[in-house]
Amino acid sequence: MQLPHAQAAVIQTVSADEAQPVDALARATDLPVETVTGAVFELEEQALVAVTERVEESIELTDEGVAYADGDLPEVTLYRAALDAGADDEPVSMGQVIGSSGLEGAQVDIALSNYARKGYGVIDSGEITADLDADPDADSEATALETLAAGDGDATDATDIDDDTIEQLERRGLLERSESTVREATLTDEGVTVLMEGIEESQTVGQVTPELLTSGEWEDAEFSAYNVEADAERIEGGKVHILRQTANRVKDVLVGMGFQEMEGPHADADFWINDCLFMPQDHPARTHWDRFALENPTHIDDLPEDLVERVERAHREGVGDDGEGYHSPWDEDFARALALRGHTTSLSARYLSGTEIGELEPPQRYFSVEKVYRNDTLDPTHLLEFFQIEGWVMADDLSVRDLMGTFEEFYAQFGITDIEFKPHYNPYTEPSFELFGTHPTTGELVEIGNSGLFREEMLEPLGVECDVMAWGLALERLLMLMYGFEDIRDIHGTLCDLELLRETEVTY
Ligand SMILES: N[C@@H](Cc1ccccc1)C(=O)O
Repeated sequence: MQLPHAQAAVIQTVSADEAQPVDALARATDLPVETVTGAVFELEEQALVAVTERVEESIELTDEGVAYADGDLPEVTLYRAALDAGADDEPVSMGQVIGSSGLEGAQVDIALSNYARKGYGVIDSGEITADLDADPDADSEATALETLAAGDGDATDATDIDDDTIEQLERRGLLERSESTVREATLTDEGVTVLMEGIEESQTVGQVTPELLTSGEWEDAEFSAYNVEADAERIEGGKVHILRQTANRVKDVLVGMGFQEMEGPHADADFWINDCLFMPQDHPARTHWDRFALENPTHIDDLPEDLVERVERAHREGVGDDGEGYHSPWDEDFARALALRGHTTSLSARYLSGTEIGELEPPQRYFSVEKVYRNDTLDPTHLLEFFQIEGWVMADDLSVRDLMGTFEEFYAQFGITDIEFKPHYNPYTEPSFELFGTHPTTGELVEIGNSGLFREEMLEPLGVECDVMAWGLALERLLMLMYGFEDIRDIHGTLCDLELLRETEVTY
């Protein structure tokens, strides 16, 4: 019988008595696994081999896991140092024990967060105790690491280890579990017969090569059929980050709703970030605690003089016959100070003032999807920088219904149809609303934005005579609702979850 090269090699290697996995056949025939998989399937189709499949779980230690298997877990190192320092007798200063333990950097945090959990002792008010009854030699995580390090990465290595320990080690990033499909082939009776009758290699070609093309041999060559089910090497190619993908999608949606895009500086004068928004200069959000000030240069040079005057007057005296100002100091130098913008409402102020693209006549719709910077404390829902979806609509008569309707239309494009509104306060909008959405897995309400109708005190100095409704929505929070992750750091920064980023399905 004539068979192409790979099939001929496989049929001559495969055994009738013992099922052999594809990768063993690949080694024995010196062919790539993908090629052997393809050949095995083709032989199966001709009933010359039988193929069975099973899912195999494998457990592999990470580099950190290997390091602890060779040495000690950080909490064990800490426990030994605490014993040496006499912490079994009375509490000893943490600084002293950490110093003598030799633990450094992230290891210290790891040791501390596992120490009490595993009953090695107590850490309280900067002091540490060691429990004499604790036994590092019986530490189930340490023993599991040793067992796994000694094995060959097969899940059967883990049969004696309890599930909780495996899960804990996985959570600590010390091991990785994965599943793969193992295919095994056996020669059938028919295969044996064919083999006995003799195999000849036919000249089918699996892949077009430059040589085949230049020599013209491709014209007469017989090509083997594609097998789309063959196992292939997994390629983790680069792709657009889901945050960027969603930002682009948001832009498309807003353009589709008739909006135009605003552009402007990331570092801007407080004048545009705050003063134009009728934010009093003594507002708590304007202290150095909340803003990232620029050191060089510290101040902006040019501001439109007449606008500065009108904004100052609104702050001091208010707007309209019965308007009230803040009766607090207003200083132009303070307004000229440069900082990273804490919101992109600075862009809205620039555009509404007429200084960017000239005076605007209603109706107008503008947006931006840009970074903003805040000196917040990092936690699962807060980052120091995030993307804000800024937007505003200028028209002669606007109401809260228009605002809510716009959000409902916008979020519906992302499959979010249950947004809720809560009355809120901003110095520059009246009325104001916060927006909430429901997290798809935890069911918790997540704040997703802030909005309102700009006040007279903001619009009059800017020279706007009609209504303007506006908002700032958090792009990262929209992503949380769309993809269901719970910690914003899963998609950003050094702790990000690469698996999530690789595997998140793109829905558009
Ligand atoms: N600047 C607000 C968002 C907002 C913009 C415009 C109007 C109302 C609210 C924020 O950052 O939270």
